[in-house]
Formats: sequence, structure tokens, C-alpha cells
Amino acid sequence: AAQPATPAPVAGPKPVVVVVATGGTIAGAGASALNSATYQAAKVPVDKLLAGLPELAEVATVRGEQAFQIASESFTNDKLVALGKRVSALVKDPSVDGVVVTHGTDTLEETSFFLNLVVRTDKPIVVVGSMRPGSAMSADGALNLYDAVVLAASPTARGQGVLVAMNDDILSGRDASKRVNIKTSAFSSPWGPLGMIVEGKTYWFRSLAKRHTANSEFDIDRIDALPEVAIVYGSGAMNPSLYEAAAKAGAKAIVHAGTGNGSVANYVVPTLRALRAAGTLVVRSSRVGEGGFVLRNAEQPDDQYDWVVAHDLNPQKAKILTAVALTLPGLTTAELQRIFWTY
Ligand SMILES: NC(=O)CC[C@H](N)C(=O)O
Repeated sequence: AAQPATPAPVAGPKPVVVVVATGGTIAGAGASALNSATYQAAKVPVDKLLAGLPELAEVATVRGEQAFQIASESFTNDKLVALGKRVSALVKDPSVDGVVVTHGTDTLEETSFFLNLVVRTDKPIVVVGSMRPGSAMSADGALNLYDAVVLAASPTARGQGVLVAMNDDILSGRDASKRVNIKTSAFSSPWGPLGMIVEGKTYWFRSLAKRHTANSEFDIDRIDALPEVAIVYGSGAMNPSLYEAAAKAGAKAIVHAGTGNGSVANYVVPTLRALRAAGTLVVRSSRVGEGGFVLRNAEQPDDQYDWVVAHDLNPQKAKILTAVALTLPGLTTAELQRIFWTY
């Protein structure tokens, strides 16, 4: 079969974009075009993904790197740190204008927030995935990847923090979250998208108001490991021993994915107070799907109990921020709370 025609390159030097591939559905393959949900993630190498998109040559000089080939639920702290260090090295290279990270969608929101916190740069970093493998009908990966390269190559994306390109939207890596599965509209933010990418052009409407990237106090070049932080999911009829088990297993902090405003059952409160007294940090977040909003001393007396609130960050985002904050020596609850208001 004939290869698709590569459009004639536009004159002048193109921005250089490096695509760091980690796996996920965007590198997935199914048995038939009907397999939009039943397929294997992390199969197609990055060079093959790029070769399938000759349109990229119009936008940037693109090269690929295979960091991992995994489904994103299998990301560990060590892999996160290794990825952060690699992205940091790439953005320090004066010949690189932007970086794209291809990623499974299940924990894309953790990685995008992590990079947003720890990579000290103004250069665009764009995290992208897909909901259908390239082998499926109406696969979304090709356009998502094209959009991600457009964004990473665009001077308009400089200084905007780590971005997520999904389903035509430009989202902030801080608060983009997978809030629907199966559907190609999987990602959104409680605060809306920052803009859109349409036919290779970026359209911006807002900026992130929180500290990020170049303006962050965290730096992946000074982080070699992340401490253990556990999430305990709140519901009716909780078992308090789950929190104790998390601490026993080595969690330095416990994120309580609380009901409503991060509420804590009356029979769980003594356990969390005892854990705090023994040194474990306690962070109240919310399990509310469309975005929780947990305020200090609302529902629980945080000042009295020496607990922290996650404000608008969902439990998995709160886990990342707490782990990064814990890399600061002698982190106090007051410091951690300041960090939650700031990032
Ligand atoms: N749509 C996806 O990318 C999900 C595939 C896989 N579970 C992952 O997160 O990598």
C-alpha cells in the first residue's frame, strides 16, 4: 500500500520536540478495529507511533525516546522520579524546545501534576494519552499526539506549566483528571480547560493561578526518591484499622479520601488523632467526583488535631503533592498546609 504523502516542509528551522514514550493505550493494539476497550496497552514502540504521523514534520523536528513500555497503573515512585529527571535533562538541553510525554491515562493525572511541581522550566511539557488503541475505529491517539506536539512546539505554551492535551482540550497538568472512563472525553478539570487545539493551532483562554515549574520550590534534580503516602478511601461503615495498616506499612502520610467536605466518621477520628500524635501526617481530601473543596476547620477541627486539608486537589493529586512536600527536610503541618494553598 502507498505511504501517506508527507507534506512539503515549511522553510526555516522548526522547533525541536522530544517525545518521551512510557506506554499506555496510545501505544496499545487490539485484535480488531472493534476492540476499543479490549486490547493490550503499551505494545507499539515510539518510533512506530511517530512514523505513522508524517504530519508532525510540518510542525516540529520530532524525535522519540522509549522511557518505559508500561500501562500507567504500573507506574511506581521510582519510575516517576526517573521520568522527571529525564524530562528535566531534556528541557535543560538548549537544542530542545519542548517535550511530549506519552502516557497511559489511568495515572496520567499523577504524572502531569508531579512534573508540574518538580521540573524547573518555562519550556512546554505536554502529557498525552488516548482512550482507544491505534488499531480501533475512531482511534483518538493520532490527533491527541499531533495536538501534543503542536502544543510542545508552540511559544504560546511557554510558562504555562505542564499541560495535558486530550480530545482537543488544553488542560493544566495540575488539575486535569480522568473523570470518565472508556469515553474519549475522559479528561477534564473542575476549573475547565485552559484552551483548545484546532487544526494545528492553539487557542488560549486562561492560565493556571498556582505556582508551578520554573516558579516551584521543588526541583527534580534534588529529589532521588519519594516517600510512601497512602490513600484510604472513605465510605459509610469504615474500618479504622485500614489507616493503622497504612502507617504500619510505612506511610509517612495518609490522605483521607473523605466523604463530602472531607468528613471523617466519629469512630475514625480517634485513630487518625493517634496516628498524627505518633508522627504520621493526615491530609483530608474529598472523594467527590466532580471536584472536592476541603477547607480547614470545616467538618473537623484541623487546627486542634494538627491535620492538613487538600483544598481542591483530589486524593491522588493530594498524594503526589504530599510526597513531593515530604522531600523537604523537617516538613511541618503548617508548611504542608501552605504548600496545599500554593500549588
Ligand atoms: N486509556 C488508557 O491509557 C488506559 C490503559 C492502561 N490502563 C494505562 O493506563 O496505561
